Amino acid sequence: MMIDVRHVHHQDAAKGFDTAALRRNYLVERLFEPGKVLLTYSHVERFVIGGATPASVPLKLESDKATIGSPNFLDRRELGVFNIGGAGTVSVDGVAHPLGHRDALYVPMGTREVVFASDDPDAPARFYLLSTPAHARYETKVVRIAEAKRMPLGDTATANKRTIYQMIHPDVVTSCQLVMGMTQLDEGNVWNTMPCHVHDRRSEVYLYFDLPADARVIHLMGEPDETRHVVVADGQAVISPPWSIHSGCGTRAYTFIWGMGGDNIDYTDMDMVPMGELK
Ligand SMILES: O=C[C@H](O)[C@@H](O)CC(=O)C(=O)O
Ligand SMILES: [Zn+2]
Repeated sequence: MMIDVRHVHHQDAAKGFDTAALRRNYLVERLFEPGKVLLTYSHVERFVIGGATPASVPLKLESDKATIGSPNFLDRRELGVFNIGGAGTVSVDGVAHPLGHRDALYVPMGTREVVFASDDPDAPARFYLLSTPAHARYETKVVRIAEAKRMPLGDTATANKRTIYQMIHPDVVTSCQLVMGMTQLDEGNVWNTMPCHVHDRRSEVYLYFDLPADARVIHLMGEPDETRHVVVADGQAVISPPWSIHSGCGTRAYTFIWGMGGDNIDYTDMDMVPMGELK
């Protein structure tokens, strides 16, 4: 299996990146292709960012000698799985977990086999994967979107009315360092995470979806006083290094999955950026 590898840059180096270099280093363009598991290994937080789109044949999560090194992918890692497509099943060491649209699954360290399947190849499941290194084995747990911890946020006056669903979160699931959830914008609202923030102690990945083919999200990254933008289409992810803001404005409403790893699992531990400091 081929894994696309991304390296780490100092913010002063990233400052000089043109559009192509920003995209090559921070945008994960290919995640969901029928019949494939596509993985990107980032040296930021040692995230593995992936998509599994099983068609008629189930797909197995394979390890990789050069990056993961262990015989099984999850020997020293934990994994979050979010289904953003049709109904499907994730089998964890032979135990099948059916996941509907927007349901999530936490898969612990020490799992030997993960297999992805779609109920209907004509309406395939699209499993978004985010994995971080782990030190302990906790319980496998399904988190249905209906069971998520909901946080309404924002306002139509500022075009950022949205609902945050905390799913792989200390109040819902025990994990080592992975914290994940979903944010859905209300119709007519376009801004996420503005006012924006940084958290040097954690890195983050955003996966944007629920966007029609002709819609885009203008994702903002960079240090608060040195911002850059990356234009993102449906089913693409952006890596946010520890020094970067992560915010976005869509050409219409959308949904995204945020996922973090790092030094703490405190969702509320953010350093808010005063508007006057943004450049
Ligand atoms: O550190 C937390 C993350 O950046 C996101 O959860 C923010 C977010 O979903 C939002 O404001 O819409
Ligand atoms: Zn954040």
